[in-house]
Amino acid sequence: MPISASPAAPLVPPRVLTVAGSDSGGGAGIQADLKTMLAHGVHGMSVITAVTAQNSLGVQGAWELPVEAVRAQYRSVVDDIGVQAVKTGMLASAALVETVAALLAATDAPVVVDPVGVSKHGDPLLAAEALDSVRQKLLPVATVATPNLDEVAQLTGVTVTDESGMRRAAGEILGYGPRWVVIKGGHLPGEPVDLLTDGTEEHWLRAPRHDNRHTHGTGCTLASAIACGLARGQDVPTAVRAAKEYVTGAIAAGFPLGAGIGPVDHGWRL
Ligand SMILES: Nc1ncnc2c1ncn2[C@@H]1O[C@H](COP(=O)(O)OP(=O)(O)OP(=O)(O)O)[C@@H](O)[C@H]1O
Ligand SMILES: Cc1ncc(COP(=O)(O)O)c(N)n1
Repeated sequence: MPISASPAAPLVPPRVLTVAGSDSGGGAGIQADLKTMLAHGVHGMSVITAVTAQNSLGVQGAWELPVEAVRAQYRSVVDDIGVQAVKTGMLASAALVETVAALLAATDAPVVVDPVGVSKHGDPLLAAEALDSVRQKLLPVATVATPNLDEVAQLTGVTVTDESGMRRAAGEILGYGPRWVVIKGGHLPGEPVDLLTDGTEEHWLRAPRHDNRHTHGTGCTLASAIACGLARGQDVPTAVRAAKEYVTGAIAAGFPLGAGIGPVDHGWRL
């Protein structure tokens, strides 16, 4: 017999899944995603697609996992625990892009696709022959796609040098089927401006540029933070604005590690 009333049911945080590569240096990929999720008070989960040997100087090695290992991780998480949002990052190969896209086509959860192509140091993280699978299979299942300007060029052939180019690139990416796109203008000179649009609404997100070279993992961090907002039920513009504020603060607090580009500080608000 209980001697006191049963305690209130424990609060269960929203659950967010990242499908991405591991960065042994802890600055980008799965590690950045899970840290971002912790900082947003959600329960982070992972499907690892590839393992990289990586540090502040670059990527020294990369090994993709078999398709069955990726599918099995996804099923384990989704069939038991469930997800309120998914973020994808490094998918390495056409086979993995197509496997992940097929799994995500069957989910009701919002999906943030960061179409990772190369690392900050220029190391390839996606096979060139996978680009068509990203265009035809992955972008169509995205609630929000978040390409940087190099990824825009790879996917659309558009070279962006100014804000009108960002608008043109957004139209091209939306043509592949994501509901929203964030064109990240962090690589343009001047204030880092991102364009969020669904083809009807247009939101220009501006922030001060932090002259900090320790920016490893910015793209992963932005996309994961968007997924966290969506998992909490925010609409896309609200989630993207909040994510932009979070990544801006994380860049301002980025710190030196190793001899090269250090990570942003995911815990800057904690
Ligand atoms: N120096 C900076 N100061 C402030 N914000 C920045 C800076 N550099 C990039 N950003 C912002 O960080 C976010 C990520 O943009 P970025 O263009 O760096 O993505 P990315 O290239 O995909 O990142 P990564 O190189 O990690 O893959 C965007 O919101 C962008 O505007
Ligand atoms: C596993 C993995 N995923 C993504 C990135 C991109 O991040 P960055 O462009 O900051 O190197 C990375 N370097 N490694």
